[in-house]
Amino acid sequence: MEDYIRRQDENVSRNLALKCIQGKLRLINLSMEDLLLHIPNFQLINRLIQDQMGETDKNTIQEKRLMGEIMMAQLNDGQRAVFDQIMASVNDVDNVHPDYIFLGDPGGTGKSYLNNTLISVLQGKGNHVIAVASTGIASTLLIGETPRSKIEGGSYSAQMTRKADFIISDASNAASIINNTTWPLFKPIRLVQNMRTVSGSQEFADWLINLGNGTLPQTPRLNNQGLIEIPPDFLDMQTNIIEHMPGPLKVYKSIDTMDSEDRGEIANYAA
Ligand SMILES: Nc1ncnc2c1ncn2[C@@H]1O[C@H](COP(=O)(O)OP(=O)(O)OP(=O)(O)O)[C@@H](O)[C@H]1O
Repeated sequence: MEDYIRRQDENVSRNLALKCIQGKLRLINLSMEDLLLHIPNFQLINRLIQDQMGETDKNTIQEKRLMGEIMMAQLNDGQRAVFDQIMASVNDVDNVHPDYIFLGDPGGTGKSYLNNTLISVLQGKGNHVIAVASTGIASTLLIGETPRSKIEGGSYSAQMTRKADFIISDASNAASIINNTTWPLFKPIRLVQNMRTVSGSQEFADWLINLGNGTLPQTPRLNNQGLIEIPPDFLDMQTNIIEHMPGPLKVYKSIDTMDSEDRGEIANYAA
C-alpha cells in the first residue's frame, strides 16, 4: 500500500493494494474470501482510470510538454537514437516502423529515464499513453495476438487500451517476453552507456554492462558457471559507500521463489 499512497489518497491506495493482492492470489488459485480479505472496490478503481484517461486538460499537457522538452535535452546520444526510433514508430502513418520495441538490459543505462521522457513528450503532444506494471501476463494481454482495436469489452481498461497511442511497460521480466509467442514481433534495442557510474569509472561501468549482458568471463577457480567474482576494488568501493550511510546496518534478504506446503504462507511472499 505504501507504494501507492505516495501518489493516491488512502482509500484509493487501499483498494489498489487489494486489487494487487487479488491478482497474486489468483495466480495460486486462492480468492480474497479464502483469506478473509475485502474485495477491492472496482468502481472506485475504474473511476480513477477514467480520471487518468481524462487527464488531458490544457495545463497538464503544457506541464508535460515543458517537462518533456527538459528531459529530452538531457538524453545522451544512445538514448536520443532510441527515442527517435520510438517516436517514428508512434507517428508511423505508413506502417513502416516496428510496432513493438523491446528495450533490454543492461541495468543503469537509462531505460527508465528514457521511458519517462517518452511519456512526458507524448503526453505533452496530447497522445494517450499507458504505463503498465510489467509481468508476463501484462505483456501477453497488451501485446497479445489480438490487435488492440479488436480488444472487446466495455471495461475502462479495455477502453483505455483501445484508445492508447503508446503502451509502455518498465522493469519488465525479460524472460517472460522473450519466451512469449509474440517475441518475433519485437524489435530488440539496447542502450550501452552506464549512467550510474561517474566519468573516470569506465572499468566499473564496463564490468556492470558485462554483468548485465551475462558476458563476464568465468573464474576457473570457482568452477561454477553461476558464480561470478566481484573484483576487490569494486568491493572496497561498496564498503566505502556503506560506511558513509547514516544509521545502523540492516540486512534485507530477497527470495526468488517460495516453496511451502502452506499456500497462505506462499501468498505472504511477493515474487
Ligand atoms: N540522460 C540522462 N541524464 C541524466 N541522468 C540520467 C540520464 N539517463 C539516466 N540518468 C540517471 O542514471 C541513473 C540510471 O538510470 P535509469 O534508472 O533510467 O536506468 P535503468 O536502465 O532503468 O536501470 P535499471 O534497469 O537498473 O532499473 C538514474 O539515476 C537516472 O536518473
